[in-house]
Amino acid sequence: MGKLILHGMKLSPCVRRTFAVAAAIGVEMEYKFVDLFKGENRTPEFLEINPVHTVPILEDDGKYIIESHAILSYLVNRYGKDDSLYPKDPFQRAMVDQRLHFETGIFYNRYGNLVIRIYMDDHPKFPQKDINALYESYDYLEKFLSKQKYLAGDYLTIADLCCISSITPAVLFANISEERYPKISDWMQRMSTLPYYEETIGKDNAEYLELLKGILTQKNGSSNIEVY
Ligand SMILES: N[C@@H](CCC(=O)N[C@@H](CS)C(=O)NCC(=O)O)C(=O)O
Repeated sequence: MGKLILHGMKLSPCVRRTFAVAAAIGVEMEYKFVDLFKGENRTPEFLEINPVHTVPILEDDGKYIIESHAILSYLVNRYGKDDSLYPKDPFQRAMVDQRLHFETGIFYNRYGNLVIRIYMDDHPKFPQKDINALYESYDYLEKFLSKQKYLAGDYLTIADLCCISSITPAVLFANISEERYPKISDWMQRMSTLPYYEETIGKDNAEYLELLKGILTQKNGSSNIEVY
């Protein structure tokens, strides 16, 4: 096995999920820090590897894989001791793939529409309709979990490790209460007991939330989410 290098910033939810999956399959990845705030993802060298200028990028023996969802499935396909996190059975795999596409196409989009305002706007305020859209995506997740323990069935898969990384910061905009979302709450609680959770997801998510609140305080004088 060659050296695996993960290029990224652990403050990014998409980066955190790659470390969670690597830990789940017991694979070491070297962390090569890319400072997005300094534009290190826009250098000619970086753009040569990833024209879309996003992190994470996985480097494996001189080959590069961009897009976290592709990285998660690659890690399990290439280095997993078994296929439990990304089943080879076509139906089970389709279940996992659906959740991964849900995360990238629906959930992360809705969360991203909100979080981008913190970075880009002089006085970030958040449209009620965008907050509602995030709640609606929680409704979908609650439904996914209504008859099974994990997002793609009764076993943990990369879909869970993917989604937990973006749901944990999304709570800044839309709270997940036990009353309204009992299944998501229970799932999040179980995810937080994974032995590698704190190191790969929890710790950096807490730091990320503090960073976002700090920017809000700097720009708005308060870390409250102002809705219009
Ligand atoms: N769908 C992509 C999204 C990656 C993404 O948006 N990464 C953000 C950080 S969370 C980024 O690199 N943003 C910098 C940019 O777009 O210039 C993935 O899952 O890898």
